[in-house]
Amino acid sequence: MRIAVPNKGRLHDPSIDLLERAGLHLEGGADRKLYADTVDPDVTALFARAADIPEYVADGAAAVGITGLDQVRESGHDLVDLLDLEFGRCRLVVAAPEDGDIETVEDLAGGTVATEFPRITRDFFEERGIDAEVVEVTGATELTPHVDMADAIVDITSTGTTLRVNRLAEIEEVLASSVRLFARPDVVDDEKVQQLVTAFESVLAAEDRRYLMLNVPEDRLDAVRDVLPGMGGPTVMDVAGTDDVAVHAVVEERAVFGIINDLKAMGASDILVTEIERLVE
Ligand SMILES: Nc1ncnc2c1ncn2[C@@H]1O[C@H](COP(=O)(O)OP(=O)(O)OP(=O)(O)O)[C@@H](O)[C@H]1O
Ligand SMILES: O=P(O)(O)OC[C@H]1O[C@H](OP(=O)(O)OP(=O)(O)O)[C@H](O)[C@@H]1O
Ligand SMILES: [Mg+2]
Repeated sequence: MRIAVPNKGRLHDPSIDLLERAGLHLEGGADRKLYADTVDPDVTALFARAADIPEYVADGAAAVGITGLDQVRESGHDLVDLLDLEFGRCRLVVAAPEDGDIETVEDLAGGTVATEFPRITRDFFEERGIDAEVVEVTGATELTPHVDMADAIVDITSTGTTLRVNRLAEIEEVLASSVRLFARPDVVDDEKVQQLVTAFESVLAAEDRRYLMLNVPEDRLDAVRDVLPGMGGPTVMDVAGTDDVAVHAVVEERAVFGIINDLKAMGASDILVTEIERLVE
């Protein structure tokens, strides 16, 4: 099975990192290559531009691909969104000059909109029944309203800095995007594809959990159980030669601070918190 992976840009490093953490180590690294074998003899990585990945998958050059939802929507290809990989979060928005006349998308009837995403933009205005002309550009979209090329733009925003710096105000959201694992519909049930989904899911599930270990007098165990719901409850083991038990549990990362305070108050000792690499539920 071939998996298409962004070859450069902001999506490259987090994609490689995810493959590595999922245990699909790339043989010989990912630098400046078109292909790389992985530790799994049945899985090869193919490197392509984020914008081209939907095409590679739809054409059969790869079975699955890692890229932004915006890129798949813009391609028009009918791919299955298998898993949100939780990076590359951004929004496609309509934006217009802060001090101009355009305050709603309806104000763009008869106007011009510049974008790197012409398909998504056309679909958006068509659905809203607004007749706006769409001008395709390949970069520096934010400049176009200031040089009379367009009345508004449809572009990516994340922190909002680029819009602000260019004195543009968001008018409406067109699409919320993040990076996903996409597949061609005919390969969705393939065993390898499902194994890949499980491997990625296990990395994502581990990210916001921690493994907690502690010792506590056995007579406090019920109280400890109350603060450690865990996955199917904590694992409890005798500590030889003492009245203590050792308790191990998987907990939400954001709950760790509070749980440690509770456990200390219950007389727990030797509390250890460690990261989890992967968690297959
Ligand atoms: N500011 C951002 N924050 C989060 N995600 C973003 C941002 N800009 C773009 N993305 C996501 O990353 C994808 C690829 O964008 P990026 O600009 O990194 O790729 P590129 O066009 O291949 O690289 P380059 O711009 O260097 O040519 C976009 O389609 C979108 O899904
Ligand atoms: O809301 P912000 O956090 O400012 O992010 C939005 C900007 O990020 C992207 O540009 P990128 O950094 O990829 O540069 P590029 O225009 O060269 O692709 C996008 O095209 C926006 O211009
Ligand atoms: Mg870019």
